[in-house]
Amino acid sequence: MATSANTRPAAVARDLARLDERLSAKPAAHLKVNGLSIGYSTLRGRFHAVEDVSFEVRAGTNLGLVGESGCGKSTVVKALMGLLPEFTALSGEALLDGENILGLSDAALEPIRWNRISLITQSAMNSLDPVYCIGDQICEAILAHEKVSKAVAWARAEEMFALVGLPAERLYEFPHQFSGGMRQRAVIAMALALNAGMLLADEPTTALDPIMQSQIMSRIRGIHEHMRRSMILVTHDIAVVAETCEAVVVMYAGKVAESGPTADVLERPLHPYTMGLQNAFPRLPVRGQPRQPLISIPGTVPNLLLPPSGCRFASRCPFATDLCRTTAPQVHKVGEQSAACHYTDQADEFRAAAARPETWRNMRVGA
Ligand SMILES: Nc1ncnc2c1ncn2[C@@H]1O[C@H](COP(=O)(O)OP(=O)(O)OP(=O)(O)O)[C@@H](O)[C@H]1O
Repeated sequence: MATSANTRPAAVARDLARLDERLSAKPAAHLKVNGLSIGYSTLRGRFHAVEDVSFEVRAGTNLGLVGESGCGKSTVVKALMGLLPEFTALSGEALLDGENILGLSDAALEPIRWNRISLITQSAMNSLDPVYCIGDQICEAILAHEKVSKAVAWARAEEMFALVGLPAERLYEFPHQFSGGMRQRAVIAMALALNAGMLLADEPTTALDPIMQSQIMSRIRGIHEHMRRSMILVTHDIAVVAETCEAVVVMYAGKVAESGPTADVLERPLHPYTMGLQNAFPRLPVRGQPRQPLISIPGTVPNLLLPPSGCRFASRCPFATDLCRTTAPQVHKVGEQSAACHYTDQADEFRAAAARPETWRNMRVGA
């Protein structure tokens, strides 16, 4: 039967307290990604799913990675965890507390995964093994990194279950016995078990219904505030980033379109893609102001096997010129914000125009 704080043998309680103390003394991690490029090999040739991506996650802060499906967000996360398929071309560096973790072998990553950097995946079912009970899976991760008894690891797993709102008895169950929301909470418990300094949350709520989504997100936020870890949160949802992240990186077709402090990027976007993304998300109505219509960005992300020679967003951008169609933009810095657009100096006018549905409706995609 499950033990509880009251029924735990004294030796287990003592060793658990020592483990907890050791783990909570771990500092939050700092991550600096420089010039990350990732090329998948496919039957139709190699293509760059991620190109020259750079960003920094300051210790104890959250960074949101946003963009449409297929923009390369999960590929970045997989590269950081060393989970890319064989024969994937990789360049650049990812400095975790100053140490480059990009392209390390599984053996070299063993002391790092779960312990210094851990992952909450999109689909909990993929990260849980169907043939082991969930408690054993969490214990295995703990025992791989900490010299403690199985009883202490199990007690730590119970603590993590309590943190995500699951009863300790359910540690004995198998993944198929859990609902989708419970499985996702179990994966969060596992990702937190070693108090890794860097947490990667790859669309942690995508597979859940809207009520469960908001419950899980507020739980992640609560736990995160309590533990003060660093986090990269991958999501399509700008509203979640606004509530959760100090900084944001907007990706489009494998490249960084815009980045900077979340408040600045969302209040004064510099890149037309960010302006379009904002329009596509429902905002809470403000009393006395007209309800904002939802406007989708026409067209689709370009085929990266044959990327356009100019700006990758040009074919969907209502403000694109010949320069955009022929020449890839440099990154321009405005205060703490950066955007890869030729016309950051016209961002004020673009923002006003981008808020009008007809701007997007009347454009000819690919023109
Ligand atoms: N193993 C793979 N082999 C070949 N191409 C891949 C592989 N994994 C992803 N891709 C492709 O790489 C591109 C980026 O995919 P990725 O999953 O990183 O995007 P994403 O922004 O995370 O999308 P989503 O939000 O849907 O998860 C896509 O075109 C995708 O089809």
